Amino acid sequence: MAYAQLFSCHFYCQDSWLSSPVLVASEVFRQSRGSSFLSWNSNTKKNHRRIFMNMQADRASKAIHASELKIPHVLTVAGSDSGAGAGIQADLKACAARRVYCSTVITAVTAQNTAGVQGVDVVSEEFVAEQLQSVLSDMHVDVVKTGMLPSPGIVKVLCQSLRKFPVRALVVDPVMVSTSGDMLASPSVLAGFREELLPMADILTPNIKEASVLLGGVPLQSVSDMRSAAKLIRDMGPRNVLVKGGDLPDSLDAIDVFFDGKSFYEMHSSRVNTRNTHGTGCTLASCIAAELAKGSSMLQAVKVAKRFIETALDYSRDIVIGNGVQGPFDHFLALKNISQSSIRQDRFNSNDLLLYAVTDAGMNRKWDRSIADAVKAAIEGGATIVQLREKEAETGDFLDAAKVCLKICRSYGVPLLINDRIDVALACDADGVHVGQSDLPVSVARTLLGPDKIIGVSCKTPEQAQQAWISGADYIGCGGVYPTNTKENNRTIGLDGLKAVCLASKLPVVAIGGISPSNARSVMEIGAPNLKGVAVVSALFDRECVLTETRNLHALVIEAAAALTK
Ligand SMILES: Cc1ncc(COP(=O)(O)OP(=O)(O)O)c(N)n1
Ligand SMILES: Cc1nc(C(=O)O)sc1CCOP(=O)(O)O
Ligand SMILES: [Mg+2]
Repeated sequence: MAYAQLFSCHFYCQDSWLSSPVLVASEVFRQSRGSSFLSWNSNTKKNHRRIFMNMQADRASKAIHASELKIPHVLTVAGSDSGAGAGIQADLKACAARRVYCSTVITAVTAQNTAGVQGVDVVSEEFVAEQLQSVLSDMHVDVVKTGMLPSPGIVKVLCQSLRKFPVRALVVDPVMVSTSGDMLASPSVLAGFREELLPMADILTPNIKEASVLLGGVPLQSVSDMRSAAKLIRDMGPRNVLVKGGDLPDSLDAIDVFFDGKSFYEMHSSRVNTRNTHGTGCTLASCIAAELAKGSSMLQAVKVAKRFIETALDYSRDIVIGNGVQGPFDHFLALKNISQSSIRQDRFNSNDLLLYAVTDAGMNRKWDRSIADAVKAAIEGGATIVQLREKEAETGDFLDAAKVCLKICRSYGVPLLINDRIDVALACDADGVHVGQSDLPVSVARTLLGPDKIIGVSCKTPEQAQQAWISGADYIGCGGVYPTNTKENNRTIGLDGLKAVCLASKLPVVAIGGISPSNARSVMEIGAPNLKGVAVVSALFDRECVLTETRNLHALVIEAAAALTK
């Protein structure tokens, strides 16, 4: 109540915060006829105030509810894998990757790595029950997914909890044997599975070995065997069965058989040639649970989950984690493009601003060289950061050029930024962008690019410089320090303007506009510690030899920077 009243004043003062004016209006109407109104028995000020406060508190709490975002929620009941490839850890990653909230009830802790399972510590059934009670009594769980259920007692308390707190769907991955061949559930668990859990399941996802164990040891050697198994297993109670054929011998594709009681569906995906398959079973079941939690049909959930696994395995085919035979894969599809040379230690090092080369297509055309040759020559001459500023390029051409230049920059460890075009930066995974005051705002660029990319912003005034810091920019480009022919109608702010911008911000600053070997030293010597370098277009690229010009300017700015630190 104290919480609601605290908010009531706030919401009262700022009705614009309320997410639904219609709801608020109807709520006030309801309140005026409702319980608060009935308790009105005198005209005392005290009563009036109490009723008013109640109304406001109720309005506030209703408004909070109206603006609530309901996040699909999966609860996984499974074992922990210390190597984080499978189990609870895989379930968390799969749900996060599929944008679904995941809570966890841990049934066992395993000491596990890419070589196998070295130890298992089973959690007591009482403590599993306590975890289940904690989560299910408080959080709105849409779907429960089960993995390693190592004792019959744990199966029992799980079924009791599910009867007490029914959920929309139950996904059962009958984990019995790890992919490395280690037993993860005692044979006595099987009885509990058959008697209690399977009849409650909306889908059961055994692999070939597990399907065989469930059927008393019959071998499964073909898709036709998998169909028969799916039918027989469905007779044990689950409403749907997915028999996973990844281990089927002599098959080029990974074929799974889905049976919903009426129809069989053979689901084919290409077999990805990789050692990194540890945790695919847990991940598949979690993805199915996640899609069901979002409201998908069972068939659609299975299809999406299978496609997700195929893509994740493909993205992870070459990553190396651990020395064992079976490695984990990358649920976030983010590691594919990482090569040793592209793992930069710092997200942004302000010393990279020392000699900032900004490209210009017109100048390259005039001197008859490709953008790739221009960038390579600038880097070899000493450019410490490169910006592609291709004002007239078609989007596709810009992207192609960016990809080529990115390869060159990565091979030298020099960051590559894209001028204005966040879409192009995203598409080629450049190191960042440079935006101006009339481009997409820095805060929006940050949301789109994420925390790791470099974002620079142009500032001509101290106010803009202060805002740059607030918005989350990494550096400021400040100019035009001198008149320039490269950018039309550009306002010149001079060395004084540059100094005022530097003093107004904590951010590192790079000076731009009309800078050349003849004036670079004066720029560097303005006496602002956060002025980190010069950005140059024509003095590098509107010249016959980019390499020579960059070398000369580099020597000069290095000397000026060194003199300042003395
Ligand atoms: C390093 C650096 N500083 C300033 C600019 C200018 O950016 P902007 O104001 O967006 O103008 P355009 O370059 O887009 O014409 C820059 N590009 N780089
Ligand atoms: C792209 C750009 N931005 C500027 C600014 O003042 O923000 S001046 C400029 C052009 C700089 O080219 P050059 O080195 O050939 O003068
Ligand atoms: Mg711009």
